[in-house]
Amino acid sequence: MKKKIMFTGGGSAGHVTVNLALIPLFRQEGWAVEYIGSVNGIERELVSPLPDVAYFPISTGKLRRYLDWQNAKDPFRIAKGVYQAYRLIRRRKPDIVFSKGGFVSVPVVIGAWLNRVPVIIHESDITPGLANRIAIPMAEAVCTTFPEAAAHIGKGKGRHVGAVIRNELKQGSAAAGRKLCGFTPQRPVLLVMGGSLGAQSINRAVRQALPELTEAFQVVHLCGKGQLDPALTVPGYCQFEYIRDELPDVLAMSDLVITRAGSNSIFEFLSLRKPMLLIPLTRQQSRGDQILNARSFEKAGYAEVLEEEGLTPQTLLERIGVLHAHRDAYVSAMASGQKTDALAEVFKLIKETAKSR
Ligand SMILES: CC(=O)N[C@H]1[C@@H](OP(=O)(O)OP(=O)(O)OC[C@H]2O[C@@H](n3ccc(=O)[nH]c3=O)[C@H](O)[C@@H]2O)O[C@H](CO)[C@@H](O)[C@@H]1O
Repeated sequence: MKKKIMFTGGGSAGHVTVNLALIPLFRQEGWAVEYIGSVNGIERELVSPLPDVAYFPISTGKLRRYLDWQNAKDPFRIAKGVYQAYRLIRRRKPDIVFSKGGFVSVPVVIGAWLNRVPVIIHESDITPGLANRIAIPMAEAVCTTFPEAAAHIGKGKGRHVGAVIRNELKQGSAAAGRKLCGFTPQRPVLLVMGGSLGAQSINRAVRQALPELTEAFQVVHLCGKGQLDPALTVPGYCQFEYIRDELPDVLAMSDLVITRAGSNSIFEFLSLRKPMLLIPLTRQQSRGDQILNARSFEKAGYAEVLEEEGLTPQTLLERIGVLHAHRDAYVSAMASGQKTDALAEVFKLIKETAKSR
């Protein structure tokens, strides 16, 4: 009988991206691949187009850390999600569940645990998010990107594997990227990526600094859904809401990056040796995980950090100037840096865990 894996994870692209890297490997080895996600989340948009991956939507509630009237309905939504996930897993009988976190994953992990299906979790940040904190006691193992994360996992379940990067990101063509944006090979390219959900404050500062930025760089800006500024038609400036298939080419042509400090993005930039100016989400916007990610990369010499509170067009230009002037030093720190090739290791661990059950 065909082996079967069920993936879960969602809410933001960062909670889907590791799954997208692993899915083709399981398909190639003839496994049946299924996905449990939310009804409307980005995971459905990213996973549904994949051939031969059945998508099962379940009810979810957001696990909020702040007071909101929606809180009142969420326990019922989550309870419904647990019931749906439990029944789905009982009926679909996967050999293993792989969870990348995000709030949709909690009912799925509970459903797997109730059905005695083994669960492997992946945690991209230094400190686990709320969903993974709830799920960890029910998991067999927790793969971590950062070595520092093991201390937050406990009970010997943590496995530091490094970052899981999808293979196609390494196969871009700089010439194709330049063609897409109408850029020339003569001038350096600055990529601005405000996290999968965009970043209004970064978009504003970059656009205000554009006259100076475009003197030194060609700028490609991934600004997030609904954030395009169609009136802004500056030579050497190219904007997209979000790209998927073109991302490898855009990465290949880019020399420097301005970005939030979401773990998946920054490890992708590290693996491709792109020096970064990191503008992490604040403690209020996220849970402080991006500040920890950013400081760790700054310490390792991969990045400059500019905190949101200090972000102005002027500070942005100053830091980009520093990054540009010392680009070679950042690139060589990255060359001797952290593990970014965990894909094969995680693939192997999942297969072994499924086999030994
Ligand atoms: C607001 C929030 O909670 N953010 C969290 C979320 O970030 P977020 O969802 O922003 O995630 P990441 O930066 O980790 O990953 C974004 C992913 O989207 C891809 N991408 C992005 C733009 C684009 O145009 N095309 C594209 O494909 C990137 O290549 C990357 O693989 O998950 C991360 C990993 O747990 C956390 O570190 C972040 O704190």
